Amino acid sequence: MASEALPYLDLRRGGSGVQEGSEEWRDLCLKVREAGETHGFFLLRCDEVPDDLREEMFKQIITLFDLPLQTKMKYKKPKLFRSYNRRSPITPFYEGFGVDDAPLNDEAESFTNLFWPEGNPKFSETLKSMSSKMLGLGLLVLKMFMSSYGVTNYASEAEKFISTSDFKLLKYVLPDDSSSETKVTMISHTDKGCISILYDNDVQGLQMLTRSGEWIDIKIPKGGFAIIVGDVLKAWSNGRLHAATHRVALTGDKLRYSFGLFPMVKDETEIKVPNELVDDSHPLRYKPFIYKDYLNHYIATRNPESLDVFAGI
Ligand SMILES: O=C(O)CCC(=O)C(=O)O
Ligand SMILES: [Fe+2]
Repeated sequence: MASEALPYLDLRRGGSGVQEGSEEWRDLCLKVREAGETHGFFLLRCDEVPDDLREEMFKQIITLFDLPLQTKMKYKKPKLFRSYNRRSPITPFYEGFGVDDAPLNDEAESFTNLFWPEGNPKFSETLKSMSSKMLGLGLLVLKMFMSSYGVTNYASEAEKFISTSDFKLLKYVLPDDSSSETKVTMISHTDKGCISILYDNDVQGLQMLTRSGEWIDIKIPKGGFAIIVGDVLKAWSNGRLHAATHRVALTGDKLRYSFGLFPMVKDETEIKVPNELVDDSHPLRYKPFIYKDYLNHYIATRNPESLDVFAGI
């Protein structure tokens, strides 16, 4: 399968937004659901995030990664996958940060002030503005998934799934001597949250594993985003949505920068399949579980099948 065969949804509406419940809305919901069930992955075009904000975000990301290692190492968080991840023997080809609740003023500012104690409004405003627009997009996509299954309280259910978020900033580097070789720079995985919204600086790297076992390159459209279904949404959907396995593999000497917004439920939230998704042809596949317990299980086992092992019936 070529990546061109992946669904590419156009949510551009000249800023007015598609009206919830309209025929067009229902049609889009079905397309989102079909993409989620078939591939667990789709690309979208939208007009929520202007090009100049995307460019500014990359400018700011580069400034951040260009700081001295000792400064970057100051970012330490108790939560998993948030602290500054330096390049090391375990992750030799990427470094990254995870910012909780970046759309909130205080969070964006305290992240920024750690690196620029005198303040850096351009950085914090760009971080806040980008992450809140992406969170809005996440809410829209989640509502579409949930309404497509006829879940009556889909709007409040979707809100619950974006009650917090992790905004990731990533930089990938290959060693100088490997310019003609392709190297896996982030190992294959499924995302553990509900959905992931990704964008990159147009340096090819993101790959998705198709259902038939083939790795395909994902080219994220300029002005668009890649959307990936994660384990929690798969469980919520009673296994009907597919959590797509993906990785990052690079060739050449160009630096790759990416950023992603990972909306998620709070740690203590119970993930439970809604009644609307269970019937004779779709018997219950997952028992209810607490999100944090699932994460802990995954960390302890690192088993790619951990969702089924932990919560499968
Ligand atoms: O850098 C990318 O494009 C992918 C990042 C990713 O898969 C992740 O952070 O989970
Ligand atoms: Fe991922």
